[in-house]
Amino acid sequence: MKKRVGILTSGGDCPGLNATIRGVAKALYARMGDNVEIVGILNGYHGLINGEYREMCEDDFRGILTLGGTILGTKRTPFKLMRVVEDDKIDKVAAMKKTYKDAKLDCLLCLGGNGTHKTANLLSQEGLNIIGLPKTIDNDIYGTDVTFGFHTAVDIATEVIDRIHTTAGSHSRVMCIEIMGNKAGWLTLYSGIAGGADIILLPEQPYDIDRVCEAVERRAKRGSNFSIIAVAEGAMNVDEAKLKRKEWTAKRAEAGYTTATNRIAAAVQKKTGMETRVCIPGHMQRGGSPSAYDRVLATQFGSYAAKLVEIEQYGVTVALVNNHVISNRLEDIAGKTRNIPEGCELLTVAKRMGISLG
Ligand SMILES: Nc1ncnc2c1ncn2[C@@H]1O[C@H](COP(=O)(O)OP(=O)(O)O)[C@@H](O)[C@H]1O
Ligand SMILES: O=P(O)(O)OC[C@H]1O[C@](O)(COP(=O)(O)O)[C@@H](O)[C@@H]1O
Ligand SMILES: [Mg+2]
Repeated sequence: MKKRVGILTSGGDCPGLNATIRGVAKALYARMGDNVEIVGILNGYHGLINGEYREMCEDDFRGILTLGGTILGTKRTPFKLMRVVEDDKIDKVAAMKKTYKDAKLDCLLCLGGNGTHKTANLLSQEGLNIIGLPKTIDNDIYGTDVTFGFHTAVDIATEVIDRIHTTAGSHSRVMCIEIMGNKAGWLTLYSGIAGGADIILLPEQPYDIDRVCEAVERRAKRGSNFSIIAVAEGAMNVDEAKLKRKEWTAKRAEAGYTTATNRIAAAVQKKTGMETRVCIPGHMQRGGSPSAYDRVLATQFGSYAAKLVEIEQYGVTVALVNNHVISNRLEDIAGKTRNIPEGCELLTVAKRMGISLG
């Protein structure tokens, strides 16, 4: 029987989205031939709400393995309001169900992060046939050891740290590099270790600025004329950790900071007397071609999702656990974040290496 498969990409883009889309499509065509039709929903849930989609053909999926971004477009649609009818009077859940029906979909594949999986779960509970695929450079999706996009971002952030090293050494400076990751510090931890950062500050491990400065001074005493501090976007100090998110973000805004990085740089310069600079690679970490690792992972995940479509196993999301591709039930993973746990081996490695975690 013919199947119509919808695909959307939602949330922040990342390298490997197109490789995953290609993995799904090629495997579907290979397994089902003319018995499958693929519908591309444009710009994530925004397109699903507004009925923006297009019929895809085999040719659309050629030559996109190495392409960054997403050929379908993506968007962050205000989420907490998903079930709330706002001024535009659109019942978003009803609208999404209508598009699914109008496009005559048999199932819908949602490529995205934590937010995307919440709506994916919601749609599944509303009776749609949904399969999730875990994308994000943050690597913070519950139930999977890794997400596609993460390792490419690690490679990019590591190169940033490498390049900062040579200029830091030449100028005898402290360099603070802000690495993406608002809630989870995986990207900072991995690239910090890979790039040989001296101090790594993570959202999961609130820092004490005095300890950060002590680490810089300790290095200087032992003959290092520079220090590299890898700061996660979501890093916070011990005082902020005692407050609610809303409270400390307001306090920071008042002081003129959005992230902790500039504040750390200013304090380090003042307390240690060492010249300090900030580097923010920002969205570079999400751009460009996926690494070989992510191309393989994307192809594993995509082709597995195609198999799930064929056997009609819905209400699940694809995951990698102990090197095996599996599926988790959407309801078991939606609304959870995979943070760096207290006993994480890489934290122990960092400590053993004398890296300060602040
Ligand atoms: N709490 C939530 N409940 C329901 N849907 C959500 C929620 N958070 C996000 N979404 C939906 O998923 C989309 C992507 O979420 P976002 O957090 O921006 O990216 P990601 O999926 O990468 O985490 C949002 O635009 C919204 O449509
Ligand atoms: O591109 P935006 O909307 O500024 O978002 C930045 C955020 O998106 C990310 O790059 C990826 O997050 P998601 O995977 O949840 O979309 C975060 O690391 C970063 O905090
Ligand atoms: Mg998110």
